Amino acid sequence: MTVLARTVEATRRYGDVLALDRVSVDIRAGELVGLLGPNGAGKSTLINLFVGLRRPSSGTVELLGGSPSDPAVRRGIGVTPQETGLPEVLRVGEIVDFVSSHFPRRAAKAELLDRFGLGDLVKRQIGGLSGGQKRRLAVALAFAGRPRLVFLDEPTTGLDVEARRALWDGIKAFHEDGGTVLLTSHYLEEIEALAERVVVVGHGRVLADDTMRAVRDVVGVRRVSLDAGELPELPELPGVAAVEREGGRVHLMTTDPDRLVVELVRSGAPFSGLEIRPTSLEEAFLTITAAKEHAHV
Ligand SMILES: Nc1ncnc2c1ncn2[C@@H]1O[C@H](COP(=O)(O)OP(=O)(O)OP(=O)(O)O)[C@@H](O)[C@H]1O
Repeated sequence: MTVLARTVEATRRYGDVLALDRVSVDIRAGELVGLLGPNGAGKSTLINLFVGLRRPSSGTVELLGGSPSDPAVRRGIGVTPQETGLPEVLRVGEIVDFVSSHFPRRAAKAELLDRFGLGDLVKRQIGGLSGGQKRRLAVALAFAGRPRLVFLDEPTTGLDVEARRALWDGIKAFHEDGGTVLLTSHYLEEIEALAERVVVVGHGRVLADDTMRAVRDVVGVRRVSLDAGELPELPELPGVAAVEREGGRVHLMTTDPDRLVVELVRSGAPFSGLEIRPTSLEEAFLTITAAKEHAHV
C-alpha cells in the first residue's frame, strides 16, 4: 500500500527536552490513524514534523514522496493545529474561499460546510460563531484544498457531544471517499470510534502501533473487581499491574485473570461480587505506559 507519510528514526529535541526519540511511523493511503498519548508525549511534535513546521534533529521525514519543507508537497495535505486563530471580521464563506484559493484543487464550498454542519452559517462573521462552530470551521478548512492526507491535532477539544459527532461525521465522510487521516485526541472514545489503527506514544517513543483490536489484545489487560469487605489489604497476588480502590470495591488490572482468581481463592481472603471485564483503551494505554516506564527505570 502506498505510504503517504513516513518518519524513519526521527528524533526531535527542544534544548534539553527529548520530545521524540527515534520514531518510525508510516501513514498509508486510505488509513485513518489515531495518535494517542498523554500530555507531553510528543504527538504535536510528530504532526509538526510531518507537516513541515519543525525539522527533526536527526532521522528523516517524508511527505507524499517528497520533503515536508517543500511548499508544493504541502499543497497535498490539510492541517488543523491544536490552536487556531481565525480573523474575526471575515465571513465563513470568505475564509473558505481564501483558504481554498491557495490550492490547485478546491472542495465545493457548500458541500464542505454541510459536511461539518456549517451549511447555514456561510454569511456569518467568524467573530459571531460559537466556540464549537469556530472549531468545526477550523477543521473544515483542513479539507478545503481537497487534500490526500489530513492531520488533525485534537480536533474536537472543547466541543459538546453533538458538535463532536458532527465533526466525526465530516472526518468519516472524507475517509470513506478514500481520504487518509492522522488525528490525535485525548478523547479515547474518539480514537475508538474513528481510527482503525492506533499509534500509542509516551515520552517521545512509540509504545504500540497496531489495529485497535490488536493494541487491546496485545495489552490484554482485564479488570478484576471484587468487594474485599473489611479487609484493609489484599494478600500479595501474582501479575497485578495496577490496583484501584473505590470505597470497599477493589479493581485489579491483570493480563492473567484466571491465575489471579485461582490465587485469590487459594489465599483464603474473603471476597464477594467478583467481576472480570475487558479494560477500556484508556486503561490499556495507561498500563502500557506504566509498564514501559517501569522497564526503563
Ligand atoms: N517549542 C518547544 N520548546 C520547548 N519544548 C517543547 C516545545 N514544543 C514541545 N516541547 C516539549 O516537547 C515535549 C512533547 O510535546 P508535544 O507538544 O509534542 O506533546 P503532545 O503529546 O502533543 O502533548 P499535548 O497532548 O499536551 O498536546 C513536551 O515535553 C513539551 O514540553
